[in-house]
Amino acid sequence: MKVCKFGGSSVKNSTQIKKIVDIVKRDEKRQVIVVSAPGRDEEYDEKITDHLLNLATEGSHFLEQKIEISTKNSFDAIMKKYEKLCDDLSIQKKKILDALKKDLTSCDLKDDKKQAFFLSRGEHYNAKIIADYMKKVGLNIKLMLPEDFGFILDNEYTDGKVQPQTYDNIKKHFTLKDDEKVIVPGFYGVTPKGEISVMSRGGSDLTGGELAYALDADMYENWTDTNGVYEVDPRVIPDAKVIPRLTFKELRLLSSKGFNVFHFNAMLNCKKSKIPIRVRNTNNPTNKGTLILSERVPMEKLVGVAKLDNMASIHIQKDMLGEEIGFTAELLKIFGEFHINTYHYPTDKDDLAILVEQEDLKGNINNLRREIDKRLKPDNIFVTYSLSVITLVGIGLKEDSFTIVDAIAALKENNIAFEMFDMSPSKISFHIGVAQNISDIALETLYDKLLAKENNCIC
Ligand SMILES: Nc1ncnc2c1ncn2[C@@H]1O[C@H](COP(=O)(O)OP(=O)(O)O)[C@@H](O)[C@H]1O
Ligand SMILES: N[C@@H](CC(=O)OP(=O)(O)O)C(=O)O
Repeated sequence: MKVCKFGGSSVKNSTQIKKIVDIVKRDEKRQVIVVSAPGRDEEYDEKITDHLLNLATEGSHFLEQKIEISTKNSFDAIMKKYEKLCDDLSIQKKKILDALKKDLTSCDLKDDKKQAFFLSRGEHYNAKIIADYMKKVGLNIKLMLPEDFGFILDNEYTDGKVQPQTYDNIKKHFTLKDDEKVIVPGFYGVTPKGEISVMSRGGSDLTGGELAYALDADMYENWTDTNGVYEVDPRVIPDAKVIPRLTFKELRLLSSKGFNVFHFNAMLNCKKSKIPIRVRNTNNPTNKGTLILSERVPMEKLVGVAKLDNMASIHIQKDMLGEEIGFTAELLKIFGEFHINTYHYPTDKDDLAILVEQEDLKGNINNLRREIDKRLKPDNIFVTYSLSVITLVGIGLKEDSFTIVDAIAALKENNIAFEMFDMSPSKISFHIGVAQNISDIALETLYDKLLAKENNCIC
C-alpha cells in the first residue's frame, strides 16, 4: 500500500485535481490520499492557507510581506476559489459553500484557537470537494477526517505535535480492502479535548509521513510541482539537476536548511521504519522523481546545497567565558525562555555566537539583550542581521573532507567574504555564513565549483 500526499500545487485548481485522480487510478496500491489546501494558482495569487491566516489575524498577515489584502478580499478569494472548484468539477456546491461561510463568519474562538480553526478549513473543504469528485468518477473512496479518526495533536494549536495515541487510532480506523481508498485532509488534527489544532506550515507532508508510518506503508509518495528534489533550489539555479537518490539524513539536513520542497520532520518516522519516500511531479507523472531511503552508495561527495536567508547572529564577548562552567547552558536557556530556536554556535575562548532566524528576534531583541546582560554579564553583545547560511550536504563528504578546501578556494577566487564556518559533527555537511546581499552569488559559485563539475565524483 502506498500513501500519497498531494501538495497545494497539485490541488490548486480543477485541472490539477483531474491529474491527481489519474495518478491515483494508475496504481491500485495508491490507497491513502492526503491533500493540502489549494496553493498559489496564478502569478499574483496567494495560497488559500495565507488568505485564511489573513482572515484570522484581522488582515495583518500579508502586511509582513508588505502586501495589503483586506479581510474582505481574502474572504472573497476563498469563497470564489471553492465555488470555482465545485463548478469546474461539476459537484454539488451549496452544502459545502454554506458550511465554509458559516465556519468563517460565525466562529467565536479567539487567538491561537481561532487561527488554527481558520487554517484547517483550507484542507478540510478541499478534501471534501476532492472526495466528492473522486466518488463521481467511480473511485471507491471514503473521506476520513482527522477529528473523526483521532489525529491527536498537543495543545500548541498553531504548531501542534503528533501525540502517540494517533498511531493506534489510525491503525484502528484504516482497515482497507484491496479496492478501497481513503482521502484525508492534511495539516490539521485535534487536541485531546477535541479542539482543532494545526501543525507547522507545510504540515500536510507530516500527515502523510505519520499515516505511512502508522500503516506500515510500502512507500510514501509526495507529489509536488517539480521533478523531485533538485541539487539546489531551482528558482535560484534553473539548470540544477534532480537528485535521483538521497538518504533520509541528507534530505533532513537539506530541508531544514532551505529546501522547502519537503517538511524536514516528515521523514522522521519513515526513517525509523525504513519506509522509502519518493518525491514526484504531478505534472510529469512518468518521471521517477527522487527516492529517499536509509542507505545508498555515494558516488559523489556532495548531493545538494541549500540556503537559509534572514538569519541573525548574536555575538557575545566576555573575557574567560570559555572557562565559566555552565555559561553556554545558561545562554541557551535564555533563548529557550524567549522561544527562540538556535541554529549554530561557533565558539572560542572569549567569544560565542548564536545563529537564529531574525524573525524570532522581532519585538524580543531588547528584552533578550537585557536578560543576557543581567544573567551573564558579558563585555559586549553584537547583533548582525541579514545573514544567509549556505549548507553543503553529502554522505560522500566523509570520504573526502578536503571538499571544504575547494569550497573556500571557490569563494576566494570570486572575492566572496564569509562571516561564519561550521562543520557538522556527522561530517556529512558544512555551513558557510555570508551576508545576504551576496548570498545568491555565493550559492551559484559553490554550486558551480562543487556540484556542477566533474570533481564531485568519489573516484
Ligand atoms: N532543492 C529543491 N528541489 C525542488 N524544489 C525546491 C527545492 N528548493 C526549493 N524548492 C521549491 O519547493 C517547491 C515545492 O514545494 P511546495 O511549494 O511546498 O509544494 P507543494 O505545493 O507540492 O506542497 C518547488 O516548486 C520549488 O520552487
Ligand atoms: N496548506 C498548508 C499545509 C501544507 O502542507 O501545504 P503545502 O502542501 O501547499 O505545502 C500550508 O500552506 O502550510
